Amino acid sequence: MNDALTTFAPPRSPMPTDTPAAHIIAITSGKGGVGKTFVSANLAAALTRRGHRVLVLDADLGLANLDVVLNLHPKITLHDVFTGKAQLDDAVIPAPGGFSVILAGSGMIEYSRLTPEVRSEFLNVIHTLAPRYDVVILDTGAGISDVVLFSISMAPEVLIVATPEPTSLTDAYAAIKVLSSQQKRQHVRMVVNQTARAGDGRAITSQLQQVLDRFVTTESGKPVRLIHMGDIPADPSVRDAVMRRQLLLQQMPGCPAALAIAQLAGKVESTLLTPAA
Ligand SMILES: Nc1ncnc2c1ncn2[C@@H]1O[C@H](COP(=O)(O)OP(=O)(O)OP(=O)(O)O)[C@@H](O)[C@H]1O
Repeated sequence: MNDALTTFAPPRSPMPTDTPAAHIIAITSGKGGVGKTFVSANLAAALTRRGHRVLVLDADLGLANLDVVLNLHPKITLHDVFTGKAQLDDAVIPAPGGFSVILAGSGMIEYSRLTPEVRSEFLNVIHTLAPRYDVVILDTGAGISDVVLFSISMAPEVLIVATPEPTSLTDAYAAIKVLSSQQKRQHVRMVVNQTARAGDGRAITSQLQQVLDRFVTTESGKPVRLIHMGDIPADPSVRDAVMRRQLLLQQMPGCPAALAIAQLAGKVESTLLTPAA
């Protein structure tokens, strides 16, 4: 097994492996409800359109809702795999955007704490599936609980979703601080969702960077680096798509938020999926 997957600290990026590993990206947030699942599902669809093999795993183990957003009714979830009731391959199902998903259960108190069993089952799932895809997106829960931090730790790259609201930014700061101190992250990628004006997200990322520069240093003594990956405007079409349980990229491909997601996919492709010359 890949050593990087056996420890709590994240592997260095790119992930060291003896097989052609997927680029594993954890999509997370400090505060809940900021758009992680919306970004995960639509980014997966946009990367699929660009020709990548994509898997999205609902890593919000106790409060999953990727199935709701994608209008899927899974017979088998990660819970069934973890408890030995189903085979891993049977839990991987096609999603509307042409990518694959593994869904998790909802309302499961047992996943509010990280047990050694969950930890080892989770690692096993990622280690088995990662080599089969170009990209694996982990749609994590919000916050800094053990389970959330553990699911993030399996990904060489972390994409934090935040909105411009002060509460969201305060919680994003807290999450980045923990990722820097506990997982020794040197950089974290950021998407600002629900922006009001063009350029707001970049300005917000740079303000947050200034606060991090003052108060958070990495093990190497350098400040943790925030990499701005894009802005997604507040757009009423997002809510419409969620209410209809459809992917925004399929329902309204020309709306501002869908165009921003397509741009984000281009940036993910050029920065994370294209080997350096
Ligand atoms: N760009 C946007 N414009 C308008 N509304 C948005 C946008 N992004 C997200 N939303 C709204 O925010 C809601 C919450 O999004 P989502 O479920 O993806 O958040 P989440 O971070 O995954 O939540 P949780 O922390 O509960 O898992 C969506 O249902 C949608 O109505």
